[in-house]
Amino acid sequence: MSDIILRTEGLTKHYGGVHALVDADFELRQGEHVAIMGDNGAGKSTFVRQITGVERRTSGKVWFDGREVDFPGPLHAREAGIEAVFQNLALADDLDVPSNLFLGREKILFNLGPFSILDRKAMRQATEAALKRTAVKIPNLGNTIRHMSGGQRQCVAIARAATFASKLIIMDEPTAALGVQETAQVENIVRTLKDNGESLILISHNMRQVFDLVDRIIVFRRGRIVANLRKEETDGQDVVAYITGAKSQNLAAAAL
Ligand SMILES: Nc1ncnc2c1ncn2[C@@H]1O[C@H](COP(=O)(O)OP(=O)(O)OP(=O)(O)O)[C@@H](O)[C@H]1O
Repeated sequence: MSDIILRTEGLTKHYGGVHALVDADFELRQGEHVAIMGDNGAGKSTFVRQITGVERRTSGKVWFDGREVDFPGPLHAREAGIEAVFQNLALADDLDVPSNLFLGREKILFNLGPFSILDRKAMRQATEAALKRTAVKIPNLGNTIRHMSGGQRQCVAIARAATFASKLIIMDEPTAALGVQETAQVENIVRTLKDNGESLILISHNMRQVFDLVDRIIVFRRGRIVANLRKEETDGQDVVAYITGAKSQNLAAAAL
């Protein structure tokens, strides 16, 4: 059986005349952590949007968990086991942590006609278990998201992704807006995900973070994958050379 969880072949996205993503061949192994790097506008987020069903691709093929997929929307990708943590977090400000973790997937105690009574105790217990598993520390689960710091919000979003994504987590610059301590907390969660065998794609501009956390680095430039580098075979200077275009690989596929 193949241990490739995600594969793209010739993945391409045009916005009118803008060729945002061109012919991306990519593979991710089960349990592997891969970083996607590249300058602003290089096509990183576009790539992720085609995989997560946020947009429909122009051409190319995607396989996920052993079958060819073309998700019509983000919900379909989530149902298949892909969870994405984007910068603009989809959290509900006025709800507490368990309610956010189970947003759209609430545990129901019983239904009264059009009304449902939520099983708050079960949701709280499941939340505590999820946070423990992902090493997320949140002092008061009853606090509404509105009263939390940026770092705590990010942790809730990641814990939610890790709770429900059985197969692949994608993070798009998860620490871009965070302070030093909060960044360290998010990075610890990512390490725990690795220990738990979760597959991860991390978009990041932070070289230190990337070298700390991932196994492999993919570099995008002007919509194309220009490098596929195993961490131990490269360094920051080398990666920057690919990002700026000073260097390029002759890639048949950004494979393993
Ligand atoms: N909806 C859209 N309509 C038109 N052009 C778009 C659209 N979304 C992205 N683009 C263009 O596609 C290219 C790739 O953008 P993308 O957001 O994927 O880059 P990125 O590598 O994620 O950059 P950043 O690091 O700044 O987030 C850019 O030239 C961008 O302007």
